[in-house]
Amino acid sequence: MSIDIQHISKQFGSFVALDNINLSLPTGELTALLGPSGCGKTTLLRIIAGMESADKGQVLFSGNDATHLHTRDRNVGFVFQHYALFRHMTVFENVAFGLRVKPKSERPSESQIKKKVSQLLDLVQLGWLADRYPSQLSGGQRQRIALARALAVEPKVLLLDEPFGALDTKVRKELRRWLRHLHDEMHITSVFVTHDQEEALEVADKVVVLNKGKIEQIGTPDEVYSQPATPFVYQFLGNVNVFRSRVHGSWADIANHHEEGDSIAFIRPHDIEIQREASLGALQATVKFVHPIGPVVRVEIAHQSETIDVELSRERQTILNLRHGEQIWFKPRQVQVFDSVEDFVI
Ligand SMILES: Nc1ncnc2c1ncn2[C@@H]1O[C@H](COP(=O)(O)OP(=O)(O)OP(=O)(O)O)[C@@H](O)[C@H]1O
Repeated sequence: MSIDIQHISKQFGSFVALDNINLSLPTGELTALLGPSGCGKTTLLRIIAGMESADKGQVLFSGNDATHLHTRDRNVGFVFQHYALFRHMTVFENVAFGLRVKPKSERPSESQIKKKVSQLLDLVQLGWLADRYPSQLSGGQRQRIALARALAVEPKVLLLDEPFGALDTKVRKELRRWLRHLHDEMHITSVFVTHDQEEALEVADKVVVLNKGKIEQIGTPDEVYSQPATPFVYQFLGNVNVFRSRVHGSWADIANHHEEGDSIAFIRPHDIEIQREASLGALQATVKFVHPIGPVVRVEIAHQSETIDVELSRERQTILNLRHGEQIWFKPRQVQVFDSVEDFVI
């Protein structure tokens, strides 16, 4: 089922939580709503679910106006950050719940319920936990069961609100990969709320970056990371060096930006090249710190009063052998220049 969000606005008192949001979510895609705390992600998800009403605008499901449809008639499944499993029910009964409460005419038979729940537990690879209670599961297992439960009623849309937010980093990483594989098998139109850029880039087909109730950019993970549309997106998606009010002449050439005026240049740490010799466009700097971190080496260099972060591969550092206090030359491989300096602070 496709979802179209048209001119959606929402205020809480005088506070504008969503400001004229327009978004098309094609059938079968996994979309991440990404943005800092308070940007309106959850409010938008709740409006899609029918748990919150918009002040203006429409929500269409497969082209049909669903703006005033009750949640229970929208055919959506939910998974939230805090496990919503029933404590007094076994895993099996939790997953079966949505099927058992269906109106009698639609309710599957006991043997059909049994078969369906077993299939879902196999899908989330937790069939062996069917007789346990939620308190006997790990956090990651509970979220997988919550997902199986959401899928039991065969929703046309799956809405996930920071589903792995309460879990530790390692389990989160495992679960998001697992969710991606599961989505590739099931192809349910899914919307995933997260404030974690790595999570959004790894899991989603499409990323919607929100800031202060507005959409900053919609694109594939590669597009939003490699071609950020605004300074905000650049800063929110990964580390970046910001050079204000001054764009070095040959850097402007690299950025393909020749306009005059107040500009800011954005350069990712891994897009800076360090050299031992001067060359066209390279600036001189002093090495301040060299920190090997896993497969990369983070280097801090100082140019005049600016500190610049650089990321090198271990191989490159083996060749350069940078040491504290040395003079080196640096230049960007890729620069993005924005004219407008307004509204760029997160
Ligand atoms: N029922 C409400 N009454 C008043 N203000 C609200 C209400 N719900 C949300 N807000 C405000 O609207 C803004 C957007 O909230 P929302 O929960 O959508 O943000 P979010 O991007 O999901 O943030 P987080 O990642 O922290 O959950 C916040 O400033 C929040 O305080």
